[in-house]
Amino acid sequence: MLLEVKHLKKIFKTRFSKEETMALADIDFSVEAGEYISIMGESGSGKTTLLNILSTLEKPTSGTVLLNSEDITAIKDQEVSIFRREHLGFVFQDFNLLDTLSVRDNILLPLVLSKAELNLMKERLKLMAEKLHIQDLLNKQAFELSGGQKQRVAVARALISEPDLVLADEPTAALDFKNSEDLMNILEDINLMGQTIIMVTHSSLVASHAKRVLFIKDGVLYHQLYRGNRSANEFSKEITLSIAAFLGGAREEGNADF
Ligand SMILES: Nc1ncnc2c1ncn2[C@@H]1O[C@H](COP(=O)(O)OP(=O)(O)OP(=O)(O)O)[C@@H](O)[C@H]1O
Repeated sequence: MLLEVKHLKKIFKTRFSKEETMALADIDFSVEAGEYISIMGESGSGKTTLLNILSTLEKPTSGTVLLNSEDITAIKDQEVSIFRREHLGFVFQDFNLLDTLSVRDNILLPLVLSKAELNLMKERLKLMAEKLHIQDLLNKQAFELSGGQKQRVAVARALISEPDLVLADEPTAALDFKNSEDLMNILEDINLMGQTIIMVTHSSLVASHAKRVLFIKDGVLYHQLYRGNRSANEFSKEITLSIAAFLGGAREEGNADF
């Protein structure tokens, strides 16, 4: 098993008051290598907190997260950024590119920080540029790109270190419909090539490109759906129905998003 999340709990305490927020109550799930998982849930249900713990950005109050059998919640603070660089890839909703660097340097950044060999960098860059159809953009500055182009560059940067797991937080939130669809097709292709992906999204259309959808509410996983052999379009209908049923049947038609 690539990832095992066991009895994860996160309580936020405010420093100056006694108020506590239970962001995650008891989360359990496992992910096999090669899976593509969407996490859906209403605002405030705990999605970002879960993703932050998987990202080693946040420590849980209790529970464990095993990545390849290593408990990543126990990694020492001074080792956590190296761990992240070597094992995880990140895609954010606002791309997080460095505007003053070229596309090439943005993509290579994780390898530069790991002091990788020049030949390896060249080889991987070529591969990523081909995979994401951005060969013609490599010499541009990041600020010169459109949103869709920026996100493809961000995906190349996330993949260049060949991470065990890619974590994506609302990767289509800043994109229009066409660019969202393009990005979803790219992520689906990348998953088919073997990359494990966990993505948080509000949109059933976006979620439908994954192989499995986990639904979170009040800090627990209450439901999951498998795509099986269905097209993304067919799967999105079932996701929509699940959300509508859960919301009390208030939204019967259309793209019921959280
Ligand atoms: N740093 C923090 N300090 C205190 N409470 C927090 C903190 N971060 C999150 N919370 C609380 O934990 C709960 C879960 O928040 P979280 O951001 O994980 O939800 P979410 O599902 O990602 O929401 P959204 O879809 O709006 O981003 C919320 O009640 C939130 O207010």
